[in-house]
Amino acid sequence: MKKVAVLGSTGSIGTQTLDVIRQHPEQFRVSLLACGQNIELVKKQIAEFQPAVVAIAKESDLGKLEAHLPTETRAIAGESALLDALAETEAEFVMHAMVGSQGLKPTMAAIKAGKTIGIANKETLVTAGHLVTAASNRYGAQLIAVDSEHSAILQSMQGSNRGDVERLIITASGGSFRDWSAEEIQHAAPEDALKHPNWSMGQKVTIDSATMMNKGLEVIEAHWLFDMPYENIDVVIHRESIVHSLVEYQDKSVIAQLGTPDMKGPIQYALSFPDRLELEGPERLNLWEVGTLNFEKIDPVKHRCLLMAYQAGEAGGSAPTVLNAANEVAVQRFLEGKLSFPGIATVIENALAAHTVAAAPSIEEVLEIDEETRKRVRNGSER
Ligand SMILES: NC(=O)C1=CN([C@@H]2O[C@H](COP(=O)(O)OP(=O)(O)OC[C@H]3O[C@@H](n4cnc5c(N)ncnc54)[C@H](OP(=O)(O)O)[C@@H]3O)[C@@H](O)[C@H]2O)C=CC1
Ligand SMILES: CC(=O)[C@@H](O)[C@H](O)COP(=O)(O)O
Ligand SMILES: [Mn+2]
Repeated sequence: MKKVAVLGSTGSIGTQTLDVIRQHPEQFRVSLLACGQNIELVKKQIAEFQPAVVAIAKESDLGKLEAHLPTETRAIAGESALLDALAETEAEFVMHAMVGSQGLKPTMAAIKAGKTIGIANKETLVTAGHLVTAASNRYGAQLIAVDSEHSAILQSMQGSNRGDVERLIITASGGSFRDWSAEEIQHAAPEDALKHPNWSMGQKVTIDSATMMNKGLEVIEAHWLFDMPYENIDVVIHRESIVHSLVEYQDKSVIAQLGTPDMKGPIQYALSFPDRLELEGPERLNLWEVGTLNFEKIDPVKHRCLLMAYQAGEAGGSAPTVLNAANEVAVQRFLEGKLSFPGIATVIENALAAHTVAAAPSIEEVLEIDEETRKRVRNGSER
């Protein structure tokens, strides 16, 4: 029986993680649930999974939970209580499905406690990949990819020597605006951007898909997870989201992982890694129904967020921290109707241009640069 902590239990990945756990009561038990502000949903999750600890973001919400706690469940609130709970929890596996670089401290706490971490929270690896990988080596904590592309890469590497890998090829759907003209995109509204062609996901990652920053974050995520130089990581547009990514070996053989677009597959693979279990939910892949799989080149003008991410990744140090923080605030401003869709890329470009890169920032420096960037971008004049 694997004991599991689910961070971000009320979100898209969090709820699907619980869907998977529900299918395998003999294999997994929930020890800790952590969420932000969706108290109504977490109440139902507590009743069903009876975790030892439930962690919520705000102390003022604790009162809403009290009457609904089973005797074996302790409720806590705030970031430092969550970090303490991660240090103490009996859970050996942490599914990290919080959104944004606010996930960094919980990642570090789970690493220091020697947990195995299913890392959906890609912003952690973008903002401080050098610190996260160094700490996971030091404390013997394993990071297992959950992001569909990185899960595909991990699956395509099984049974092969890492040293034989030549190139990673990450697929991108192209996002909500892949068939829109530059003129149409100028006036794109949040509700348009939130209509992803293939995946049902949280708001932030859906907007990132539309700007292609999601793919940029994923290139940096792949660099850290698989210790691969940026020049050996390619991105290809693949409209169907059936081929989830590919690995090329030195003998030019290419191994890919395919499936219908459903995150329950990668979530379960991370939970049961390296074993496989039966899974209900995703449609079986029928290639004769799919018919054709398309692959296209990246467009450097339309996909400028992706190019900025490559540049920030290559620059290293604090550049990806700035890229990520500027992106998070720009996406929020766009969702609030305070920034145009093309304005997201402009905001990030300006934030990177204004920043002098620190070569190997400490965790304190990363957090400070993240905060400074957020302040600058929140008060920015870009529209
Ligand atoms: N959704 C997907 O299919 C995929 C997502 N990812 C990545 O996974 C991560 C999660 O994405 P997704 O599930 O879509 O996001 P959602 O927005 O759906 O969920 C985010 C979760 O984080 C929780 N949260 C927010 N603030 C806090 C806090 N202070 N403390 C604890 N929990 C908090 C939210 O709680 P609440 O709602 O209660 O406020 C919610 O449970 C992201 O990094 C994303 O890029 C990667 C691949 C696919
Ligand atoms: C499901 C998942 O992993 C998302 O990160 C997905 O990659 C989004 O799709 P695109 O970024 O390819 O549009
Ligand atoms: Mn992905």
